Amino acid sequence: MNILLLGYGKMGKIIGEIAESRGHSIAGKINIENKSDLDLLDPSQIDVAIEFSQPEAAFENISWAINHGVPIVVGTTGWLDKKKEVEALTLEKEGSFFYASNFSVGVNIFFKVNELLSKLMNETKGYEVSIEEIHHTAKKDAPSGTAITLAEGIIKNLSEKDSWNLAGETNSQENSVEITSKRIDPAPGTHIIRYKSEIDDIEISHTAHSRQGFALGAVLVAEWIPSKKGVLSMDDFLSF
Ligand SMILES: NC(=O)C1=CN([C@@H]2O[C@H](COP(=O)(O)OP(=O)(O)OC[C@H]3O[C@@H](n4cnc5c(N)ncnc54)[C@H](OP(=O)(O)O)[C@@H]3O)[C@@H](O)[C@H]2O)C=CC1
Ligand SMILES: O=C(O)C1=N[C@H](C(=O)O)C[C@H](O)C1
Repeated sequence: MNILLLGYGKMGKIIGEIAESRGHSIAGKINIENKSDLDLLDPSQIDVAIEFSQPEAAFENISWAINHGVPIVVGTTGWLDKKKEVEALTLEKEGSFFYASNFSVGVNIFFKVNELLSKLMNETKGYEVSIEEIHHTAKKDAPSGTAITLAEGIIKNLSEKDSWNLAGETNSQENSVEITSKRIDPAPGTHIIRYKSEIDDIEISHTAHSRQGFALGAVLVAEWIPSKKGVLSMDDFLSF
């Protein structure tokens, strides 16, 4: 396949290496300084675009791909206020758009464990839930996209919670899941869910040891998406 990399930073580089090792070609490596190179590309020669850039850049890159009929796999976090607009454009143009806050298989298993645990905790009184996420200091957004997905999984199942808030912000309320974001190098990504009570604590966590799992997941989805249409997610891709 011919793969366009929108964003060629820490993730883009690993994705490019994995894609080439799996026999794919890289149609372009787009960063902020060579953004205008997009105009030189022939979209009909691109099988799929993989977008790992920055929160402020994602919407424009995704729109470019959908408007040019290029299926797009998006890992960038921190731009979700525009997701509804992207979904509407995808449907209007009959395009293919895939977003995941986390492409690693381990985290996607962790998402399912989180949902199961929150269902059990909904039947139990006396515990207060919270989320902690730890990432490297170059991360631009907080909380992490993964922490937001985890919070959504809890809100879906725990009847006493209907929102989330970042620790230290003023909108903290009893019905809100508090997320603490820590920035410590070189953490590739750690997420911890805690249920605390006077009697005991229950804790589940996922720790990424490198960016390899995120990057491989994005390439596997890119290999899968060209034959698919619409707004797609890990639930469509994974069989669990
Ligand atoms: N979903 C998942 O599984 C994962 C998601 N992520 C997310 O992916 C994103 C990227 O992470 P990471 O690679 O670590 O970040 P980096 O900062 O290392 O890389 C981002 C790159 O995007 C480039 N960029 C900036 N503006 C544009 C633009 N308009 N078009 C194209 N590229 C642009 C930057 O270029 P320049 O340096 O020139 O400014 C930089 O090279 C983040 O949002 C992160 O949260 C990360 C890991 C896993
Ligand atoms: O910025 C990162 O590095 C990561 N971002 C994603 C997120 O915001 O959840 C996924 C992963 O944790 C690494």
